[in-house]
Amino acid sequence: MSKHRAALDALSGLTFAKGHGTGNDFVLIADPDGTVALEAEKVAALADRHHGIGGDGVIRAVPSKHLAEGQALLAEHPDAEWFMDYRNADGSVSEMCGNGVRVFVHFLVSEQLVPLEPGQTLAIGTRAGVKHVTRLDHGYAIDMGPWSYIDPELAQEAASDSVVEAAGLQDPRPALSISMGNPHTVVPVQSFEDLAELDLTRAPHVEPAPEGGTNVEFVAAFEPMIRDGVGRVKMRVHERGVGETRSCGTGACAAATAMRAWAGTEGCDSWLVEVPGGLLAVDFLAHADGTEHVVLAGPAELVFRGTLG
Ligand SMILES: N[C@@H](CCC[C@H](N)C(=O)O)C(=O)O
Repeated sequence: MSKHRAALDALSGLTFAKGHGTGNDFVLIADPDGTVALEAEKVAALADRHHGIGGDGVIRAVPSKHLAEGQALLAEHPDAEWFMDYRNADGSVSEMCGNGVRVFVHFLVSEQLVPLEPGQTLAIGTRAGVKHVTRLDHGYAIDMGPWSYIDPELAQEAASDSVVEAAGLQDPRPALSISMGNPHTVVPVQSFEDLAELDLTRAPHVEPAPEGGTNVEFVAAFEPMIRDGVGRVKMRVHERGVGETRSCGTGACAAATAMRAWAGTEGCDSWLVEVPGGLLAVDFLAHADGTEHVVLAGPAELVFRGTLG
């Protein structure tokens, strides 16, 4: 009997969909009545690639009114009716998932839980606050809200706040930690060859690491980095609570933010981030309140549906 049998048996009869955004894949569950309890063992069982369905994370679509975090958001944003309850593959909770948001909204639309035509925008609840998601002709764009340095004092002059060691990385490298609602540590490497040589089967070591752990993005620039006003980088990522993934949306936002700061290219507001699973677009928009919002755009696909049993 597999180690996850009991956890999967407890979910017998539950319907699910499997979806991905640039290869970052998720098990999606619709829970309109707020009755599905997702304990860590159940999430780990669903996400297990050999003994379960398999995925980098599990997403429960639940009306905001059924969660304490959701109710708190509804007071100010009554339109954020649906909440993305996101869990990493190991069962841990994360505040945010950029690829997950696109796949989550695509799931809501496909399940006919919300109507959303191309060009229309939907407010959704997340643990990192309300996000506005616009349906595009092909994919979705999310206003991720403002980015910030995790340690503004250490990151002074946008240089570095930590040092990262990883298997396959020749020397420890300086890195910069950025919050996109969830934590990221961005490590610049010299070339695409350096990127390819990394062994991310083991977690990189970040010193000092942000409290609660971090997602680590390794980034190399195309040559030239900026072409026709667009910044271009390649990225690999080791995600907190998961391992190496084919893509990370919030990681792409953090990577573009750090590269833009290091290169002193604040004028360059459009970036393309190539990840092993595809391409993500990251744009920076100045807001009247003085903050800078990050907009992430990319595809979302559902690939199959099933019933646990
Ligand atoms: N893949 C996601 C990020 C998922 C959460 C992350 N592992 C964390 O623990 O913060 C994305 O697309 O942003």
